[in-house]
Amino acid sequence: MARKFFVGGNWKANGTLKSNEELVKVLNAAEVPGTDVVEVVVAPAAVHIPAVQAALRKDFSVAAQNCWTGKGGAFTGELPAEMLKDLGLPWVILGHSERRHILKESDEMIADKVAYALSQGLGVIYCIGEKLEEREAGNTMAVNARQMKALADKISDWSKIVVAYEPVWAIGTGKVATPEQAQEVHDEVRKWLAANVSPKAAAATRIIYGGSVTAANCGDLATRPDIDGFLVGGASLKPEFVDIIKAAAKSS
Ligand SMILES: O=C(CO)COP(=O)(O)O
Repeated sequence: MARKFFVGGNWKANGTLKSNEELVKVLNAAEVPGTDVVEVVVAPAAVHIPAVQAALRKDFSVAAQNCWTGKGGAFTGELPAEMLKDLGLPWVILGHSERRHILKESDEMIADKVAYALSQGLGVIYCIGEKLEEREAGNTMAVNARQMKALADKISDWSKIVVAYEPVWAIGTGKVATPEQAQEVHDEVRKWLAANVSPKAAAATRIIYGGSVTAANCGDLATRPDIDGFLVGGASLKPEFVDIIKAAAKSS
């Protein structure tokens, strides 16, 4: 089954109104493959979402970087999915390693967030990934499977999920997974989906790679059969993000 290439730019807690305006100008002027070939999503900081939404070309979409576990109310500082829906956002990133490890979000809390976001009609970029010590201890797939299971325990419809495999040791470190390392985990995650959700979900779910993706290393990664796109941090703040979008043309 053909899976449309997906390229996300996670801007994290970066940017100003001015720098975002400059970046959006670059994106708007870029010649990239059409929406039949690649889906492009950028995730600015929450306060910048409306400005980016207004300025960004309409064939790219905007995502949030987080949302709350349930309905809004007395939850100071939180961002309920209804508000994202109200802005017309199609996507939210959940389970990012910075939220798992710095903000100490548990597997269960993240799964609750995903389930609620789906109930509000949002699509979810669900991030998983092992830490260096977990990889070195031979627990790579055990950790990724545990994070997949936490979600599978709470949702049944995977049609609006994109799984982002982001090994923690590769995020912001300049240490990208080799195409072989990434392909191996993507293949195992797909097999996990086939065995634990359904062969249909396994064939249709996009599994994208994140962690020190650049214009220089994305081409080879994109040729691997189970790598369906990228979630890009640092390089998504630079004009080279355009070259990463163009890697869609190399996807097999
Ligand atoms: O965390 C990431 C995307 O969500 C990856 O970040 P870097 O591309 O900066 O390593």
